[in-house]
Amino acid sequence: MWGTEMTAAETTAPRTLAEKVWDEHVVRAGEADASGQRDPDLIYIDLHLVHEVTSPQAFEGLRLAGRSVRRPDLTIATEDHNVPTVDIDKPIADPVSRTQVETLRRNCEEFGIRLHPMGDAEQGIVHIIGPQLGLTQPGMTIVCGDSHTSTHGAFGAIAMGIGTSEVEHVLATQTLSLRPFKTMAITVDGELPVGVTSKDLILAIIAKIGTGGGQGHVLEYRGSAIEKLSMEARMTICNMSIEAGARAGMIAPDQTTYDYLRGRPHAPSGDDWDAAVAHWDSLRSDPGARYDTEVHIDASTLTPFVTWGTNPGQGAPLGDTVPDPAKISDETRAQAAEKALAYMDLTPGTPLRDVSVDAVFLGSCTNGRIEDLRAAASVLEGRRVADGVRMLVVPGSMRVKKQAEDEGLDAVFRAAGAEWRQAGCSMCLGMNPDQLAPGERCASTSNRNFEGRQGKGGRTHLVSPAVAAATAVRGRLAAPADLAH
Ligand SMILES: CC(C)[C@H](C(=O)O)[C@@H](O)C(=O)O
Ligand code: SF4
Repeated sequence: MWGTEMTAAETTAPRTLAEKVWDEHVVRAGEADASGQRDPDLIYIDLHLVHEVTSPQAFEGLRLAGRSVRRPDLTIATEDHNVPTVDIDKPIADPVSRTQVETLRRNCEEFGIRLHPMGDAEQGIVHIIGPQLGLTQPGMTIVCGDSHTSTHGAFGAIAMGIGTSEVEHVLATQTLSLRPFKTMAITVDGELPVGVTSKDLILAIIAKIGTGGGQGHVLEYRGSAIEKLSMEARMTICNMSIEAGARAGMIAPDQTTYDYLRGRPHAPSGDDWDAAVAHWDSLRSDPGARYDTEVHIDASTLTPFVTWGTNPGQGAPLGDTVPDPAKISDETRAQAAEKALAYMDLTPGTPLRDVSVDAVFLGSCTNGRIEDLRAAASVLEGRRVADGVRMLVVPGSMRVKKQAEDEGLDAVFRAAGAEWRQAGCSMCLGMNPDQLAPGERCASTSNRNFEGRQGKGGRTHLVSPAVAAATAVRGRLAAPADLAH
């Protein structure tokens, strides 16, 4: 059973992937009181990722208590949210952003934490650099003061976002007090049709289970369609688990995982590699393991998916029309849809393909990896971004940027009329200069379409990189198949 002290018989009971990883990290199991209510378990943390937004008070707390960082060697920091993506050799103009970044630099220096600052070859969005450096590995517990930490679950790790007081706790002790999560299996079988990507799949999953559907659960994505996905695609899916309200998302490690990790700077090597793989091979849900909730999806029924509303669950196939709130039977959902459509300035019944955009954003920890840039570049090659549309291409890390440039993708984007930027969170959220103007509409490969997310009054449609590129060319929401050859 999950997280409890086990008898010999119980250790052989079938367990899920999440339960196995959890059990391996219990420092002290919570004790049950007379009513059966259990205290939280104390869980060991293998990797702690840090960025400028959620760390200042945590470091301040350590300072006030006279504490040091327990395991600086398991802690790594990067600058991502507040950094500009042009003129990065100049001081940051915005005083709030500048203070955040300078504070992180001072804290990392004082507490002896490795930091990848703006311009560094390994700098980038926190959820892109962990996997890229081989720091993210199967079977680990990974935390960061950032909700999209769920990304790292694509490697078979328990990876979750934590609040700033928990950041302080992990800095000080390398542990966290946690109550076990519920488990949900999302089994995706069948073939994804051509042109349908992991982004479409996760948007469809969230539309199906709802933004609260995963609450209290760790989601395990499994099934033949998941097994066929690349690591990049798996990360896109796990990244958005949080948008379904889940605590974390996971995918069991397999050969695809090992091929991605092998040779990366922090991946084990030599005999250690073989020993690690032998262990990682055990990190699969046992046959007969029980989940609290089960969801099944047939991948072959999916099409490109876009959001029309102001939460990631308000999405529909690109071929649909803007929904009519009057036809939504659930009162709460109908009201939410009505409010969203007013904000989005959309009329029920309008074909989604008729919705025109002012901007296209390709990037973020959801879709700012090399495969995402390749997918978009293959659509933009030999084509032009539509007149009046601004397209921003922002690699998720400096390493992704370099790889893209080595492959000539930057030239494709520039020739098409898109802007090629430095690495960072950029237009995913309005914490840096890359923002929408009020009323502007954007097709964005990021993960949140909340009101004002990309700038005050901005309107966001979440899409895949392929749909983003086709939309840039057509000036209206589109899939590559809609473009004339
Ligand atoms: C700033 C940070 C705390 C936030 C998060 O936790 O996710 C951000 O990364 C986001 O995507 O909204
Ligand atoms: S890219 Fe967006 S979602 Fe990801 S960490 Fe940055 S702000 Fe959060």
